Amino acid sequence: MWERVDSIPDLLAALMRSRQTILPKRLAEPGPDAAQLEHILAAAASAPDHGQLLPWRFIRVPGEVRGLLAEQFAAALLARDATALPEQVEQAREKAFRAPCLLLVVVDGVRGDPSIDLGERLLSTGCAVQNLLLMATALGFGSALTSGKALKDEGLRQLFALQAGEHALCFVSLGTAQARKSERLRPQVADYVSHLTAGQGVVRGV
Ligand SMILES: Cc1cc2nc3c(=O)[nH]c(=O)nc-3n(C[C@H](O)[C@H](O)[C@H](O)COP(=O)(O)O)c2cc1C
Repeated sequence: MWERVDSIPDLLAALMRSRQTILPKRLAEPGPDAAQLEHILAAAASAPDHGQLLPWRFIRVPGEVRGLLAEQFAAALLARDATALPEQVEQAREKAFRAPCLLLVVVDGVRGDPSIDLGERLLSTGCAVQNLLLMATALGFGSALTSGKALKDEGLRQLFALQAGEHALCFVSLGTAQARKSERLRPQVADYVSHLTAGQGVVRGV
């Protein structure tokens, strides 16, 4: 999985490139043990955080309570679509049982300094999640982020005891990758960087 590298920048670049989404259905045991999970979660704390609001948190969903989440996924689907077929409801339920380690990512849009808006809080959350994913990758685990309409469901909010102003953003799944796709084509720097000029406005490229 690892290419040979001789410098810290190269090592970091290799680590970042080797992180790829492994769908939760392809994440099997073993997941991270307690010490590894602590290491992974601690990586989140290095995220930039304007005003040190700690606007994000993670809620772990241990294996023994996945059934509660499964029922909530099923209920959320039926609340959205009362005509959902039994197999669709079962599929919604089944999603709760994928991947050995499952975390819900929550952002708080209101706590602390109101001048630090939701966008800034979401950026901090994204940084925390990426740190976590990279540490999981460094430890040899596959990972995935998943979202979906159920995250906005009132029953799910209640299950996780979310406060007013908190948003459930996505789930993080961690486990041992059963299969990997080839590395996807990443965008080139010129695709996403431009620069300001004196006479021609903003021009593409570094
Ligand atoms: C907030 C967030 C939510 C995501 N939710 C899903 C999802 O529900 N299902 C899915 O297949 N991928 C989901 N993804 C993963 C992206 O599809 C994935 O990162 C993208 O395809 C790029 O692939 P890579 O992660 O291998 O680079 C999500 C990514 C983010 C950032």
